[in-house]
Amino acid sequence: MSLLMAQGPRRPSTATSGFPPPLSASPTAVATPPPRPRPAGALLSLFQSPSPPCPSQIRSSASSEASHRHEAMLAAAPVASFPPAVSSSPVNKMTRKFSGSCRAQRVSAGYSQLEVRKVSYRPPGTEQSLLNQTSLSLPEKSFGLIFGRSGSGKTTLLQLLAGLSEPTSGSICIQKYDDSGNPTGLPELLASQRVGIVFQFPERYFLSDTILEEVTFGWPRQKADNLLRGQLALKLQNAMNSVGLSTIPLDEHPQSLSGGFKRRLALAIQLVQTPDLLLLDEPLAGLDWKARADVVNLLKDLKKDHTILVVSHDLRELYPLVDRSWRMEMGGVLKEEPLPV
Ligand SMILES: Nc1ncnc2c1ncn2[C@@H]1O[C@H](COP(=O)(O)OP(=O)(O)OP(=O)(O)O)[C@@H](O)[C@H]1O
Repeated sequence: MSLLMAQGPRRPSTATSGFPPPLSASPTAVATPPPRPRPAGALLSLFQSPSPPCPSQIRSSASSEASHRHEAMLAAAPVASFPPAVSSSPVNKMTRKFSGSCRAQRVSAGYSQLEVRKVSYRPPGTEQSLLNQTSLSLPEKSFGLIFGRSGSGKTTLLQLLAGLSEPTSGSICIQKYDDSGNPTGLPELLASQRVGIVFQFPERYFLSDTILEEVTFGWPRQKADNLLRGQLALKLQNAMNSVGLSTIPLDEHPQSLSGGFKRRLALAIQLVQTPDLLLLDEPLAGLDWKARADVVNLLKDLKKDHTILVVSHDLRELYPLVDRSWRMEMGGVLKEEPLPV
C-alpha cells in the first residue's frame, strides 16, 4: 500500500513547538511584499494554462514571490515536466470514469460488490481469534456501517480490508454481477492499493508544517518521476475539490484548520488514489456538533461516487446515509441488522 493510501508509517515531524503562526506573520516570511497565500486551486493551475509554463517560468514566478517557503512548495509540486492539455490527459480519462455517461454504461453492464467471505483472524503468536467467520457484501457506491461494542473487532476488520493484516482464513474480494444478479467471471482479490483508510483521529498523524507538504507527502521527488507527479497533482486537485477544500491556503499549517476541515483533508489524502473502497474508523469522533454535521454532509456527497464502509458509534447521525448495517458481537461475529435508532 502506498504511503498516500495509509496514514503510516510517516516520517518524524519537523515541527518543534506547537503550531506556527500563519506564514504572513512568520519571521521566516520575507517582509515585503508578503507572500501571496497559494490556494489549493493553484495545484492544478500549474497544468491548466493553454501553453503550459516552462519550468523556468514557474521558478521565476516563485522567486518573484520572494518566499523560500513557496519555493519549497513548488519543489513539492511538479516543476519540470507537464502532462498534455487536461482534456487529453490519461489521468483525466481516469477521473472521468465517474461522468454520467460512464456511470449509465456501468449500470446497464451490471455491478460489482465487495464481498468478505467467512473471514477469520487470529493475530500471529496468539491463541484467540479476533474475527470468526465474518461475512458481508457491499455493492459499489453504497454506504455500509458496522457498529457494536468496544473491543468486538470492528477496527480489526477494517485493517484486514485495508490489507494491513492478512486473514487467517476466508477471502476478501470484488465480485461482478450482471443485471440479473448472476456472478460474471471469477471474484478478484481486493488489492490494498484500491483501498483508502482513514483511521480514528487522523489529524493526530498530520506531521508536516504546511498543508501542501502534508498532501504531497510520499510523492516521488526524482526528476524522472515528474510525469507521475503531474498526474498526482491532477488527482489531488480533484480530491481537494471533492472534499470542498479547493480554496484553502496550502501554506497554512494543517493543525490550523478547524476540526471538520482536518477530517476533510484526511479524506482528500486518501481520495488521491481514487480508491474503490473507502474505509472510515469513527469519522465523527471528537468533533463538535457543527463539524459533525459538516462531515456527515461531506460523506453524503462522497457516497455518490464511492463505496464507503464506516465503523462508528454515531448511529443516529449517520443513519440517513446507511444502505447496509451490521452489528459486530464480542468475539468478532458479524450479523447484518438494521441500525437500532
Ligand atoms: N494484534 C493484536 N493482538 C491481540 N489482540 C488484539 C490485537 N489487535 C487487537 N486486539 C484485541 O482485539 C479486540 C478487538 O479490537 P478492535 O480494536 O478491533 O475492537 P473495536 O471493536 O474496533 O473496538 P473500539 O470500538 O473500542 O475501537 C480487542 O480486545 C483488542 O484488544
